[in-house]
Amino acid sequence: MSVLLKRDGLIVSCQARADNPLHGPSFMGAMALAARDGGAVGIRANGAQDVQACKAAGLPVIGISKVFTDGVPVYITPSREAAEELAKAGADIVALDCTPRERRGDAPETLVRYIRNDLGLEVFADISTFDEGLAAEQMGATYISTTLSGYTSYTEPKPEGPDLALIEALASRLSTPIVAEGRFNTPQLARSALVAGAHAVVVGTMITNPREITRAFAQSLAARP
Ligand SMILES: CC(=O)N[C@H](C=O)[C@@H](O)[C@H](O)[C@H](O)COP(=O)(O)O
Repeated sequence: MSVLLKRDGLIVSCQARADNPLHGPSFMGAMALAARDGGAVGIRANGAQDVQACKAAGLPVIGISKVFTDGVPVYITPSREAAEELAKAGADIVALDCTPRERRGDAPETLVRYIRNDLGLEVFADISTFDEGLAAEQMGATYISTTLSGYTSYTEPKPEGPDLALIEALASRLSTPIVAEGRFNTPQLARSALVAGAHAVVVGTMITNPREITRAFAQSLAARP
């Protein structure tokens, strides 16, 4: 089956929250251009404005819509309305939380069907465990991504490194392309995701968040005995 995200490709997540000095579509659009020039094959972006800005790079864009609600754990594209806005902004692929956790919005199977059949877009399922990946395949997701490993109550505490064991388990037993995402903080780790069977790798913080990259350097210097 042919899919938009190229095999062995790097996808760069261009996201900056409201408290980040780089927040906003002009900065995220520029990040997408830089990622394209560096060799990325896709972009992940949050919210309609950033999705629209990132489209200028001419790469497939995975759109997400983070909707935070007090006391509700699910925040990545929780409803049909959120998915529809991303489609209108030009997203080629819509990512959503595919965990069975409590949500305000639509059930993941409803959303997967809606994105594929009504919006006519590819579906990127963010999951945290093997069973969630299996369920996402049965729902008809186009890609299954390890985005939420370490970020659900039952996979916490978040380990230092990425979840290569989950990628290997999913890739060896499912037929849906598996995307590696979450804490791929070096080129070597990204490559090890492909060796574990990933179709492609998403990198965010270590490419597009200078504040966190600076923090890592500053903390390392401050730790000198
Ligand atoms: C858990 C969650 O909400 N992850 C988010 C999903 O869109 C982003 O904040 C991450 O930056 C992205 O997954 C890439 O991961 P990393 O920044 O570790 O390369």
